Amino acid sequence: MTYKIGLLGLGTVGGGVAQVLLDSEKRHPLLRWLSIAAVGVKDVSKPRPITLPAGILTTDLEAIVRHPDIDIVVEVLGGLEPARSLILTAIAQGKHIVTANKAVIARYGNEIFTAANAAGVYVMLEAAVAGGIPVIQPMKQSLGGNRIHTLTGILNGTTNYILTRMQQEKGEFDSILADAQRLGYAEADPSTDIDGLDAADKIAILASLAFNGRIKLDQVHCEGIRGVTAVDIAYAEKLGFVIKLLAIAHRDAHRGSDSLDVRVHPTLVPLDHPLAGVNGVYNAVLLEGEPLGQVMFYGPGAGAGPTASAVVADLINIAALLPMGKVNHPLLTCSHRHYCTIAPITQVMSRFYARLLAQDHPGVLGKLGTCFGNHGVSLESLVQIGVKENLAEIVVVTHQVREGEFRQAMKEIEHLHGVDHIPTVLRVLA
Ligand SMILES: NC(=O)C1=CN([C@@H]2O[C@H](COP(=O)(O)OP(=O)(O)OC[C@H]3O[C@@H](n4cnc5c(N)ncnc54)[C@H](OP(=O)(O)O)[C@@H]3O)[C@@H](O)[C@H]2O)C=CC1
Ligand SMILES: N[C@@H](CC=O)C(=O)O
Ligand code: NA
Repeated sequence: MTYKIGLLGLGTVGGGVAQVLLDSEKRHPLLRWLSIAAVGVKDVSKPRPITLPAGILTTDLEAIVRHPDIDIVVEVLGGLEPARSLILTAIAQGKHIVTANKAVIARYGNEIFTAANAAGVYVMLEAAVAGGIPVIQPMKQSLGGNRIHTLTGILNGTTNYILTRMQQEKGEFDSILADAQRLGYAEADPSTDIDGLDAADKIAILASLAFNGRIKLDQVHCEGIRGVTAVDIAYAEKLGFVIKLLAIAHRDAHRGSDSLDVRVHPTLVPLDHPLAGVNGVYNAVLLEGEPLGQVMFYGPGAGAGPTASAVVADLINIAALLPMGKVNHPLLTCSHRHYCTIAPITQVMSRFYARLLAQDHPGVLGKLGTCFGNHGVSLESLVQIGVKENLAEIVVVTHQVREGEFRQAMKEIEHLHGVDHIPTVLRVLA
């Protein structure tokens, strides 16, 4: 028995997938049921580090998704179009889908899963979030008995690689980013990684699974790492923190009803927190729920091999079910109908770190303390760290406060006599 795969894309991920499928010995026995029937690329004349069976490389991707012999389409093209249309056409033709494309799923998941459920096919996406780390299937299956309240992830390998190297080597942002691109971690447009959009897509997908509802991507608050400086990394370290780009989804019982906050932002993480030691291109997802407590998934979040591992796992899951014909297996399908309610960022409780530059005059620290107090912002520490160009450099760390109240205080402080400017405001993991 053989099931035929149409592979769309033979880049970093597609190349890795083909490598594993063409060398199935000593892997899962179900892999012997799978063979690559066609591979779609942009340019067939491009040199490839992999030797494919003759005649299967093509630029006609539409023909692959419509071919009657193909059972499963693996979409590893990236980008929104033609990926979305090809996935929808393949579904309409009764083909199962495996994709690594978080951008398409986070934006068009509603359309794609609705079409897949109607057609009785599966859309599998383990590779789309945290690359090689098994997190989608564990959330769908092994953790089903839990009521999850918080998901905290380092979900973007490129930014974690950049922040780790900035921390460890005091290196420059641009040259480290170029290394990440050369190593195949970064997206084609690096701003997708750097500005937090890739992590936002991924946390939207995870939040949807954790909280059983769809997430509107434009309600995910998203800040990237362009504003993180070596100065702040050094101060954070002195205060006992490391700076990470965190993706957080949280159900706050105190805020009432079923309101979630879903956000991506650079965050000061205490050095003894399990996510503080997640370095380089590694990703991690910390899940907290009842009755399990905490569980952390850790591993390689990007790169050819790890991502191929996740794609092939999905293929095995589908291959195991194919002999049963068209069934909507409840552990593999997505049946969410409603959209989750997402709280605006001003309602979210956080701790904050702020770095200010002010005139080095007596009374400035006192004025700052009073202003924070007037807005109900309780301070953990307020210290003058040094003097820079005749200005006092002051670092503030707050206790938990509603973001809207903190922002009001900062607006007033910005206009206080003696305050020059506020170069950095970051959140601190509670
Ligand atoms: N790289 C990584 O570590 C990870 C990537 N992903 C996701 O996997 C997907 C693929 O990423 P990656 O492998 O890095 O991307 P690459 O850019 O390395 O590869 C893309 C492949 O798709 C082909 N392709 C792209 N557009 C078209 C088109 N319009 N028509 C025909 N072929 C096309 C390219 O053809 P050609 O070779 O001829 O140029 C290439 O083979 C993305 O969705 C990405 O987000 C997920 C997890 C990790
Ligand atoms: N660009 C992404 C690749 C995987 O999704 C990352 O850096 O994590
Ligand atoms: Na994964």
